[in-house]
Amino acid sequence: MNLIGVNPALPGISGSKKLGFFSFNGGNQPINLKPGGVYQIKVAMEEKQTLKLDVQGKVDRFANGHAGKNHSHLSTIGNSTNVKWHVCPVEKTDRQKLLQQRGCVIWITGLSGSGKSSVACALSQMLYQRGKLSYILDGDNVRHGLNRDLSFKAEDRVENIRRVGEVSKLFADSGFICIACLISPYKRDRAACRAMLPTGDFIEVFMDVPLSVCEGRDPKGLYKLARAGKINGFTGIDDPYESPLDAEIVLQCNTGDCSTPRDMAEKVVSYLEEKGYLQA
Ligand SMILES: Nc1ncnc2c1ncn2[C@@H]1O[C@H](COP(=O)(O)OS(=O)(=O)O)[C@@H](OP(=O)(O)O)[C@H]1O
Ligand SMILES: Nc1ncnc2c1ncn2[C@@H]1O[C@H](COP(=O)(O)OP(=O)(O)O)[C@@H](O)[C@H]1O
Repeated sequence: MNLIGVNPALPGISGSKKLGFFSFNGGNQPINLKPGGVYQIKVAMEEKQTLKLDVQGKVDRFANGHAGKNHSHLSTIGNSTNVKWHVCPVEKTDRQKLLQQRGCVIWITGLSGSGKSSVACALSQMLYQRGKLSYILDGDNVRHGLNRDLSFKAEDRVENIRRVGEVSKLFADSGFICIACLISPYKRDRAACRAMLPTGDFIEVFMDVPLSVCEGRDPKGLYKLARAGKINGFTGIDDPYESPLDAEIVLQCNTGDCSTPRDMAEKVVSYLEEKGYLQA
């Protein structure tokens, strides 16, 4: 049975309400849902979902649109036991339609001083001017709050990237264009963040700027301190940076004479446009 335009109170039935009548199409004939029934319903914003009622007429599960998530059973996820995914009928596609864009993650990686924050900022400005919502997760800034407990030793960098990857995933799911700019020096961690997102939605941008150029800029004086042995484990000096080989976008600057952050951001905007991220 196809119910078109099920009443807006639909979210209210998920969880507890017993079998009842659901008016649809703005007050047309009510439909009697039967215990044990499985119904194709159209919820807000034309999203189709499957509504299954248990034998008592309680909502057993909603399906569709949440591939890989188990809606009906308790699960163990990491150290969290007995957790259950809670589904809300307003989904990513609905938010994307509101925003007229597609949620994704622009992951900008590169050495300290390579221009990550500058490109992130220029990109965010350009998107804003086009009426597109983005949000920047800058490594430096996130370490002022969420990740203030983390240092720069290898295992903390891994956790830093994992957390930012997870937060980026939430932003993308919200429909935002999330711009994450972190050194993210290890390939494996970047690959893990990529794997958190649907294919295509993780767009890696490599700031391909040699150490000599970054060190020449040294806006915070950190390379100088690292060379003087006053900072240990500084990326590029005595800590590794693993360049990506498969980044979607490479922004190169081999000499001190680079194109501007704005020109670089323009390339990212073109990519987003070409791949359809700037429309719903
Ligand atoms: N040891 C060491 N190595 C590298 N960077 C250091 C270090 N100590 C402090 N900083 C400052 O921290 C900024 C990098 O933070 P991230 O969170 O992006 O780093 S990482 O992704 O966890 O490697 C980085 O900022 P950016 O210059 O914007 O990259 C540095 O200013
Ligand atoms: N394309 C560029 N050309 C020249 N200088 C740049 C460029 N991008 C950034 N810079 C300068 O390099 C320094 C580091 O830039 P920043 O964006 O903070 O890099 P990161 O976030 O990778 O550390 C800053 O002083 C910035 O003004």
